Amino acid sequence: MEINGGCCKSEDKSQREPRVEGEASVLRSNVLLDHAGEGTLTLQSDGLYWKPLDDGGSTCLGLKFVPKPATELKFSDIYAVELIEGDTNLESVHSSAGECCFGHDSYDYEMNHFIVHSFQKSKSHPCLWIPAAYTFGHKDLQTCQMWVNEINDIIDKDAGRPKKLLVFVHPMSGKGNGQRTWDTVAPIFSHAKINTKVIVTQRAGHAYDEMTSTTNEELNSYDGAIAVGGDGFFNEILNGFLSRHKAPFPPAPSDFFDALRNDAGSLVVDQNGAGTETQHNEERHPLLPCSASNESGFCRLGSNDASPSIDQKIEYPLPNQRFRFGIIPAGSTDAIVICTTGTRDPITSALHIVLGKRVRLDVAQVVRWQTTSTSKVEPCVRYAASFAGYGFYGDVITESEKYRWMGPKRYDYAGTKVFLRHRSYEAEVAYVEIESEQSLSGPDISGMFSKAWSLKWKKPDVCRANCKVCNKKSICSSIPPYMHPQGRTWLKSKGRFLSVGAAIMSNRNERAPDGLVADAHLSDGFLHLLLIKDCPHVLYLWHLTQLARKGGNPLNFDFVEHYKTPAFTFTSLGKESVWNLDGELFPAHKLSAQVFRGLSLVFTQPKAKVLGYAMSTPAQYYQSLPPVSKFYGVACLLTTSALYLNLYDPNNIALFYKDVFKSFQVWRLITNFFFLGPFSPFFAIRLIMIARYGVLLERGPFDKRTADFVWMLIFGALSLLVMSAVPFLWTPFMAGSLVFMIVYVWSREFPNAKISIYGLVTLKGFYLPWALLALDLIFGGNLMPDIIGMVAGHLYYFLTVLHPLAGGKYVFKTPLWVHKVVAYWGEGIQVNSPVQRDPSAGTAFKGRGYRLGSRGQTSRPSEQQQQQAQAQAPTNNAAAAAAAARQANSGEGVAFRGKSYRLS
Ligand SMILES: Nc1ncnc2c1ncn2[C@@H]1O[C@H](COP(=O)(O)OP(=O)(O)OP(=O)(O)O)[C@@H](O)[C@H]1O
Repeated sequence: MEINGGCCKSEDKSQREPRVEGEASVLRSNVLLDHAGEGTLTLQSDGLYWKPLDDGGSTCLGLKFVPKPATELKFSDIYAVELIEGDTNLESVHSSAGECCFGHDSYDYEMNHFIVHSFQKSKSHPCLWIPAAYTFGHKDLQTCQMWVNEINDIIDKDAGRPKKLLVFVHPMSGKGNGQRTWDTVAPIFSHAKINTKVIVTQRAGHAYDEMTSTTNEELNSYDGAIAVGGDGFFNEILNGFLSRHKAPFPPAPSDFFDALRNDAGSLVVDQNGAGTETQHNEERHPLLPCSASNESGFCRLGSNDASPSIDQKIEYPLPNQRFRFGIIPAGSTDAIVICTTGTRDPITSALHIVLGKRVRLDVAQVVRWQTTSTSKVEPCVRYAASFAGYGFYGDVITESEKYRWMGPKRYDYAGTKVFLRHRSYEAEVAYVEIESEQSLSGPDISGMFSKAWSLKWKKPDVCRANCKVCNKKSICSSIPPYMHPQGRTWLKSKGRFLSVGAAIMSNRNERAPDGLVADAHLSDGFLHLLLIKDCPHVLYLWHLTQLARKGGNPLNFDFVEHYKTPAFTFTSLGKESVWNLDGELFPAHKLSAQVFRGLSLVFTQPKAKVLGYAMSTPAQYYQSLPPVSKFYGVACLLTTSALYLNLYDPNNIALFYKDVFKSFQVWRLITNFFFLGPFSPFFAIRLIMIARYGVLLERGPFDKRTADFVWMLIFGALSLLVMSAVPFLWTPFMAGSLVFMIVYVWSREFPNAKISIYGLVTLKGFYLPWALLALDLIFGGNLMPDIIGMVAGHLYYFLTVLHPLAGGKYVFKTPLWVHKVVAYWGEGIQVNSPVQRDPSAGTAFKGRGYRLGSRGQTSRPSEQQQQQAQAQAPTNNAAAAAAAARQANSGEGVAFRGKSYRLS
């Protein structure tokens, strides 16, 4: 079908190809894509495909714009599409690239637009999803309307996407950001046309009460509940929902041990007494098949009325099986969000939710049988989604509650206090031993700690998207978890414990980058039981520092026992601590727990496999390097190699102003920037800095902005030359200063990146130049080159980012001649896209970040949010505003991030 209209220079063709049976018909139009130019947009069964019209590339003012290959937008990644009639106030719809290549004449008539809302994965952090809006222009309104209808029809048919959600907002969560976080992400929900009922909690327990008092009928009308808050808040909502879950309890510890006394065929093996005997005890009764066990009385253990006979097929239905949970992180730890999405970003979580991504999570049912040693039996059930811990973990939460005003820092303070107290607790723990799993770690080490953990250490099998372990079909969905089919027997451990913990997932968080148990899966049906026996203070500190380190091995100490189990029981035998369930306090003297595999369905997709940049061979690594850093690094290496071969005298390339001005040896102004000194540790460190921080900058904020990166280096070199004219600041070679400038700019662009200094201390990226400065001081290096490098870096960052963000003019544009040189050079790609929401995101088929809550929404963001975003980004810069809003809500306290450019 020909659709009339035409928007660009080329002949416009909008047509629909005949429908193939079972497939969506193919629709094709020539449209103008914002920031990219004219191309053909094709709608196919799985997504939109866009191909630039001019495959040979175009030339403008001598700049060659490299054509992008056809790129695609999958429907599963599109969450909204909207129609914009007329050319009204569209921010930069006609990008500089578009203007440059097509000229204003191309669209001297009113354009209509449709905006496709999707996301891009950040290049440097693929788990971070960035909203991207792709604005397509076409002269004909009907054509735009047709595209909108077609896309809407397809995404509406996706049954996995929520239509109606119950949203709980904890306004005081974390740093008190709950409401602000919701205001930031609410526009994503309105764009996706999701009907939300928002309840802002007034007190602790409010969300639980709301969930329990909501009728099943009303609950069925929702597709899920969203918690805008921390792990504790999510736990409250989950418990409200699961209060309807009628499942048999695991055995109570007393039932269990009473039965043991009555039954000589010991079901329980005392690890402390008969550790080796455990391996060969033929008397031990398997938990399943369990006719013998039934006779022994074991399967009756813990049989509250609901407890089933093993022969019966049992289901524990939830009122609404498809009801899902989502978390928009606004808490202090947000471990569940980090474990599921791989990042702690409210916008990423909101995108997961609106796109209906989903995964099942294990949930632990924790039953308290006695609150204190004297209290009566009172089965009280709670559920935990991430962690249940006693001793150190409970004491830290108890202590931290006193300092809630401190915000997330309270955990560090309380943790230090509790650590210094070093309390241990007498207790008895029994757990189901799993046939195929030997004790995962434990007392196999002679001496106080592992003598060769590197030998024993194997790469953890981390849970990721489409995890094979979690996707394995459950073989025990119809029996209580404590009767796990692979369960052989119950083992017992008794003694003084600093802590007893059960990790349901890895619990990765900012304090423990690999989590408590790196290879705990989201939905494998197991708890990771961690028993930390009493040990000297210093070893416990060692264990904790291993927890806090990426790649650490906190489990490989002989006082740490780690077991994978579907159930355990716990009895306190003396002075008591308190349990911590997902950060919520739960006092219990006697307790048992079992894990229900995949009991809750959450809106998320576990983190994708992150591909590092490590290449398999040096040649591949070299080829993968971005052009400018590669050139600079290689040039420095060659200069030093030539010196090593005595090919020149370094005095001939040093910066001596007298020779420059009197003898016109102008090359010295350039060559001094390529000499990092003779081969030495200093040289190696500076070269590594180029390979690391230069490359990260070029691949991240300067991705597809090769000319801007070159200009940054030229600017740095010029300002260093000016500074070194002052005799006090002069050094003969300023390559070291230039490298320091690169490090400084990196530290400003990645202020929250975690940096490990020689594996000893972990720092935020922001402090890296200062730490390197301190190291140079300690090693007796000359500090002046470092300091002037930092000054040059700050000057650049101030002029290009801070000043424009503060409302100042962006005068520091990369000159055209630099663009020309880069284009002539033919290396890299220069896109004249003035604004990037996240510069590290891809460019081909580039969408733009946008101000959340802008035109076309059904609900607008709060005034406060707008003012905030505007206050932080007063330029007409939507990307910077979105970045500012993200910053404001990430709880990471960074004033400025990303780049700001004036449009036009
Ligand atoms: N309006 C409210 N005022 C006070 N407390 C509340 C309110 N709403 C919820 N709560 C309670 O606050 C507790 C902690 O909430 P949340 O988990 O969101 O914050 P956090 O402890 O800072 O984060 P995290 O659990 O990630 O460390 C929850 O148990 C919840 O019951």
